[in-house]
Amino acid sequence: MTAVAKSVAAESETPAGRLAAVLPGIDALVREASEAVRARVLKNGKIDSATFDREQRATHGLAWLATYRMALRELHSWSERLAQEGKYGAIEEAILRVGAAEYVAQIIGGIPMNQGEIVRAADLYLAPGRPAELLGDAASDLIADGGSAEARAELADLVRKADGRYGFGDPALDETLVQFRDEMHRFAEAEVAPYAHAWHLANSYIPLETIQKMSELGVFGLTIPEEYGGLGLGKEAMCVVSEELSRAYIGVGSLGTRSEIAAELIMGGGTEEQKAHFLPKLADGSILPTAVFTEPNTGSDLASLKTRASRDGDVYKVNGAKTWITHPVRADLMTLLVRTDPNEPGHRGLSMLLAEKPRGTDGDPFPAQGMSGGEIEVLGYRGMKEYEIAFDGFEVPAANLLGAVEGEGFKQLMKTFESARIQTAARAVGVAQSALDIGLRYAEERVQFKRPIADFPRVADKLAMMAAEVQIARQITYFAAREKDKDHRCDLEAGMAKLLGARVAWAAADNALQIHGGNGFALEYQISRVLCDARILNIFEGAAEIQAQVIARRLLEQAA
Ligand SMILES: Cc1cc2nc3c(=O)[nH]c(=O)nc-3n(C[C@H](O)[C@H](O)[C@H](O)COP(=O)(O)OP(=O)(O)OC[C@H]3O[C@@H](n4cnc5c(N)ncnc54)[C@H](O)[C@@H]3O)c2cc1C
Repeated sequence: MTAVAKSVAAESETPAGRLAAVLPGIDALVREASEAVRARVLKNGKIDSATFDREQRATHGLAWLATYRMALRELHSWSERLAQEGKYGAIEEAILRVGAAEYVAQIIGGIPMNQGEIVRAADLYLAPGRPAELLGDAASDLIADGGSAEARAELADLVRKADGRYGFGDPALDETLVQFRDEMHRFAEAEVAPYAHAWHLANSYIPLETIQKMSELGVFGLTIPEEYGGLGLGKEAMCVVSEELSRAYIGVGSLGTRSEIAAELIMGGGTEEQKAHFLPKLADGSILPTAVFTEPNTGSDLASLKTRASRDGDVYKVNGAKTWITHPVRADLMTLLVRTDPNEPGHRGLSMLLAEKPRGTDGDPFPAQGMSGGEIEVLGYRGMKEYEIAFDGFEVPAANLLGAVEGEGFKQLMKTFESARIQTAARAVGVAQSALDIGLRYAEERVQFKRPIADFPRVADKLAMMAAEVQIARQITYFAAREKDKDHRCDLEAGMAKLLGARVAWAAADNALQIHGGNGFALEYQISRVLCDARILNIFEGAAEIQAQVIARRLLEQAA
């Protein structure tokens, strides 16, 4: 055997080598599935919307399949980057081994879009045995190795022995981001984690002092350019921060989301005056924003919203109803999506207002003329409070029309979707990591049949799979962020990261609660909060079905 042949053979005997050997087969499968699904939904070379909707099982299944491809590619690329830096150790290899085997096995046997909807080859208009055929022996070898009880036990064992302070497995961040993460971790451990559960149980606000400390750390100005008072960092930094904060409490990790959306809106669509006025105050946290888009009859189909803003001299008068608005009482600025042109029922009639408002209190939530509202009690995602809001002649100066141009509101908002989804994916990774942290701790402490329950394979397997999936979700989130930082179009990557991250967070929370047995059902235990918090991730920032719909359309358009 030549030296090259020997090294190829040796490489293919490692988990990373086995994964590399499967990737071309997955590419071929995605190609074939795309063609099969495309053949169903195209009419005269274009996507037929009615058929596209009718075929959601196939189109959304394709979106999930392509998401798995990206996940596996990124898992492999992560291992290569770590190996180059000499950081690819036993736990990283075990994560790749177990995670890759499970995801490839699901590609062959059925991908769970959620607990009840499994996408199989026939759903994609492929013969039932086709995925296995295309993935071939490489996949069988990978699954036989990483799908074994021994592989899962090894990973669980490594997780149990690891420090775990910064999660399990090196995330492959550069030095600056590592320092940033450590700083956020220290803050979150000291100022957030010890209090989060009490805030949740009391349905109380995250204290303003905590928000002030976040401002001092630069959390709100993270990605705002330095010329406007921010830190001018990239989206990967935003992910690291969002993840660490959400790991302590999703509410705290989500405070930054509103500032991120508002800043992106203003940076992308604002006039120079609007940028100069709002961005420095958003960056230093002196302005807290809230995103006001959803209406009682308009959620996913945002382009059809009805809240009306009519120009009257120097002001817009706003009339209509909004709902599900997070943190509006203590907010100073609403990014308010309204219809300025009633003759345009679709997205072209929408505009974005930068509507300032006074801060309120629980007793007097909206001390502004023409604005009233009531709290919506929620399962989780507390700490900021959700409200429905009625506008009745509420006035916004015409100068606060974003970009000083009507009819652009929906497009301006769409430009922020990539960042918002990446940030939400990072929140999901943080929540999933916290479920693993809490589940692991309990599994070590709880003794049944004279042993810590972590000793039993059905408990250890849950921990192993959580560790693998959290890392997979983290890696595709960072990948989407890096693409954004390179100024590449990344709506697909961002959507996929959010889609997978939300499912992973929910599965991790559910499994960590299961590890708690009856105690998991007690409000007193943290995992009960994490379960409720995890549930929201599949609903907002594009519900899972909408995310899959958007990804599928892009994939099929690309292929068309
Ligand atoms: C805790 C919380 C906080 C929120 N914060 C904010 C906020 O700060 N600002 C704001 O503006 N909004 C906020 N929202 C609203 C959120 O963005 C919406 O709930 C979300 O967009 C979904 O809209 P909807 O609830 O009206 O559901 P609907 O659009 O009615 O959807 C209901 C279900 O039908 C599915 N569905 C809908 N259309 C399709 C389709 N074409 N194909 C397949 N399935 C479909 C959805 O995926 C979903 O499962 C928040 C919501 C919650 C619960």
